[in-house]
Amino acid sequence: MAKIAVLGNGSWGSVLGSMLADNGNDVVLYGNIDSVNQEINEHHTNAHYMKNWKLNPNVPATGNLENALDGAEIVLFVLPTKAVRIVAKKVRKILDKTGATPLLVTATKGIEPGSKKLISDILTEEVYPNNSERIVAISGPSHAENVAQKDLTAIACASTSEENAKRVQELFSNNYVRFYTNDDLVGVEVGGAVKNVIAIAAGILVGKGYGDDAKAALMTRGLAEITRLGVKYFGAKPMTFSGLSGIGDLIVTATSSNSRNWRAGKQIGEGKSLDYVLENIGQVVEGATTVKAVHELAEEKNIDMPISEAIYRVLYENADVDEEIKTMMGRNPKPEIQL
Ligand SMILES: NC(=O)C1=CN([C@@H]2O[C@H](COP(=O)(O)OP(=O)(O)OC[C@H]3O[C@@H](n4cnc5c(N)ncnc54)[C@H](OP(=O)(O)O)[C@@H]3O)[C@@H](O)[C@H]2O)C=CC1
Ligand SMILES: O=C(CO)COP(=O)(O)O
Repeated sequence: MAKIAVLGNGSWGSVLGSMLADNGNDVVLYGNIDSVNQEINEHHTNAHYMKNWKLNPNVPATGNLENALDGAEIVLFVLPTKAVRIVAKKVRKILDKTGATPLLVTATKGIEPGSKKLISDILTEEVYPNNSERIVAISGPSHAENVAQKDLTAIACASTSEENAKRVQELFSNNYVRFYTNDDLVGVEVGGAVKNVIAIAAGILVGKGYGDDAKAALMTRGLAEITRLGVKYFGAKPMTFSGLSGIGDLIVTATSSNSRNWRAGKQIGEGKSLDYVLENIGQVVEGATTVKAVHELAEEKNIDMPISEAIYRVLYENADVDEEIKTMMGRNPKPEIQL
């Protein structure tokens, strides 16, 4: 058992925090919206993010980061990518005062545009320079809505330190969520981040009325380009993409209406604007941000990522979906397996 600070009280932070308390840990949730913290403390609900669900009543919520970190052995980041660096800087300042060295776990799935950094790189840079062993990433096919209902779920926990991955595996596993350790930290993170872009594409196809063949083709070719980016730029192991954070997470996110990325794509396929869709969903749609980083990387490093590039053009350059599909299907013929 451990004292765990969960940073981010949206859907996944609330559900993970509640699950960790169910597991017998001493959990506190940190969030930046006072009304959400108050609702959690008074009613054990978080209605905007998780409808018809109650948290474990032993999970308090606070807007005070210093209080949340007090005595924490594990700090779990479940923030949107755009907030991770901001909050990590604050965490570092607090740890400088207390001298504590908690394990940092990230459940955030994204790549930061501009820096093109993975979340573990941001945490290493901001909190533990030169010591990425203190970072563990958890990633796999897991929707907050399913875990809240205690549906059966499997997730990878990855670290360059086997000992730290095992510590997280031991604390986080229970009889409905099974964690598997993995030593390919960057591979696990790339899979979790870039599948969100492919999930937007999968939603667009449904919004446009395409069927199962199109979905299967997209997911398979999507995985090929995720693997290419992971292996060529981040130095990931190819096998990782056959695992929970690769094909596993791609399957759930590209086929489930629980996925915000898939739902965003579907609405775009139906002709809605990106601004309307993001406003309407009211929760983080990570693929819409990560695609910017993927576009920068594909261009700068000359990595062939036709689906992600098409999604970038549709979201940010007003490209027409039908034209993009036509162009993609008309590209030069090529072999299936190509790094
Ligand atoms: N939901 C899920 O099923 C899963 C989500 N994830 C990943 O977890 C991460 C979080 O997702 P999720 O919980 O779903 O997101 P939500 O949109 O449900 O919640 C995110 C929360 O973080 C808050 N936030 C934003 N900026 C800050 C900040 N600077 N400090 C503190 N809190 C902040 C948001 O507030 P505000 O609304 O004001 O911005 C919101 O309350 C994402 O990377 C996602 O990909 C991974 C697996 C499953
Ligand atoms: O990562 C997820 C499931 O594993 C959550 O996906 P969405 O962010 O698309 O809802």
